[in-house]
Amino acid sequence: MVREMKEVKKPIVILVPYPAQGHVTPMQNLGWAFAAQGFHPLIVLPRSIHRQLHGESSEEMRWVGLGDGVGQEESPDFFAMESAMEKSMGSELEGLIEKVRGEGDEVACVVVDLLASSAIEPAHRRGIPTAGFWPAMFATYLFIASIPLMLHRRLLSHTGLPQREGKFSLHPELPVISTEDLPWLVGTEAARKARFKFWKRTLERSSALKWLLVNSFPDESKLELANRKLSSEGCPRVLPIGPICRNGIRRSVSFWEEDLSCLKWLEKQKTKSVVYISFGSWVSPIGEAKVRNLAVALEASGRPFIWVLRSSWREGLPNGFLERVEKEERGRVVNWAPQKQILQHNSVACYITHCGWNSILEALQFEKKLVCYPVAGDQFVNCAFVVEVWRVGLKLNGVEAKDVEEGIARVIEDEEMDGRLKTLNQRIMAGNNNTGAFIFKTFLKDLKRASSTTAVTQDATQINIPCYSPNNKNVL
Ligand SMILES: O=c1ccn([C@@H]2O[C@H](COP(=O)(O)OP(=O)(O)O[C@H]3O[C@H](CO)[C@@H](O)[C@H](O)[C@H]3O)[C@@H](O)[C@H]2O)c(=O)[nH]1
Repeated sequence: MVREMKEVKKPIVILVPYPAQGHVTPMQNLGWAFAAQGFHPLIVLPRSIHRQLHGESSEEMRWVGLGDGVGQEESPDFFAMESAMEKSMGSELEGLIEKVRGEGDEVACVVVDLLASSAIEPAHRRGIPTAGFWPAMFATYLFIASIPLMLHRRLLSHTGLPQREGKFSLHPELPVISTEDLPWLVGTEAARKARFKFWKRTLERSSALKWLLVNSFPDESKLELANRKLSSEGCPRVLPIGPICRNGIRRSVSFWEEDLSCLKWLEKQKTKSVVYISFGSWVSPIGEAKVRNLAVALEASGRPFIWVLRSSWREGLPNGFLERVEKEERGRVVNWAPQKQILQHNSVACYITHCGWNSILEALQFEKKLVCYPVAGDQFVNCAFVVEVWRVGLKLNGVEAKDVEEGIARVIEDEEMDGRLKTLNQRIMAGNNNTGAFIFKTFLKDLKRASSTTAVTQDATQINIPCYSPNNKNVL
């Protein structure tokens, strides 16, 4: 008699990124890391965002749109999207989990970007092991996680506004930043207060998590000691599994179509001659005057360039700029670029960046020096690491044409910076030093155990962090 073999299906991991490119890209990379370990990643996005994506679901990685109540014509800002997700995520995610189970599949884990924290509770309600994901730098998480401490020390008002002006550091291993550079201080006073409230709620919710996977390298700095001192019961274990961009170049799903024509142009340029400029996907336009200055500086520098400049940012360009650039073959101005391929190219000399964390990791991966112009959120802390801790770039103090021109020249000519960049690249990206991948595998072992027991293994590479609780009065 032939016994019928039961089909063994791969366990499914549901990944919930915040719906912005700088969050979707690292979540996608995390999805590939799960796929390599025998899981089926399924990435969910609000439907209004899902329908805009360029790229496709594949057998290996599926993308699903969940109802969000946002109309075809609307383009919600941060707060509108947050509110849409708060309203719909719970029931939509639970519905998806039930559907997957109804098809006979097992959901092994839900991974929730902390900026999409409304997904934590529904996943727990369905009894699924749930991990948090921090797509950015660990140090920036520490600034968020230290909110209770900053409140306790009266560094902040209860609405999150700094009570003193000036520079400060949370710990000797963290760079000094200005109180104005705290990650929630973006936009108007009302927006700052609303973001602060958002982060407090995020911290409250994340204290229910067992793990927090962080897209940072384990030895980003010696912060571990600081964290041990700050640890408290009931907080997620921080697992620095990054950088997860290092698994080669895969065509990633993106919010805009890449303009590949600039790669052909790049081929014709001299080694280490091109300046690449991009301000990522999520910052508001920097203003017409600054765009104009950047354009003047680029023309005056005489260097070839690729500039990612969406049409909504082009208002400030000097008369005839785009035509001159094209006619003289001086460079390319594109809506959206194949950034990793550009940074990988040996014609590129340096990268003028807003200091989004993914962009920094990609620059470190391909050894490109940085000219930093942070604009909002975590970018000031990221910039401080680039400039003061790793010393692989410099910060522009302004975007007057002279500042930019000098900044580019100084970075390109600084050979010591090249040496430091090489060493840093070896330390965090080299294949034989893949601590992040090792920690990820440790997490998977814990995940297996979590199905049968609630205990989480203690491990030398785990980092304890402070978590939000009104009673947590640990001080630095
Ligand atoms: O023309 C472009 C421009 C960007 N990218 C990619 O888009 C991503 C951009 O990510 P990031 O550099 O992190 O910038 P944002 O999209 O602005 O990211 C948001 O999310 C990050 C992670 O939380 C934060 O560090 C940033 O401050 C925040 O603005 C990177 O992978 C780039 O390779 C392209 O592929 N083509």
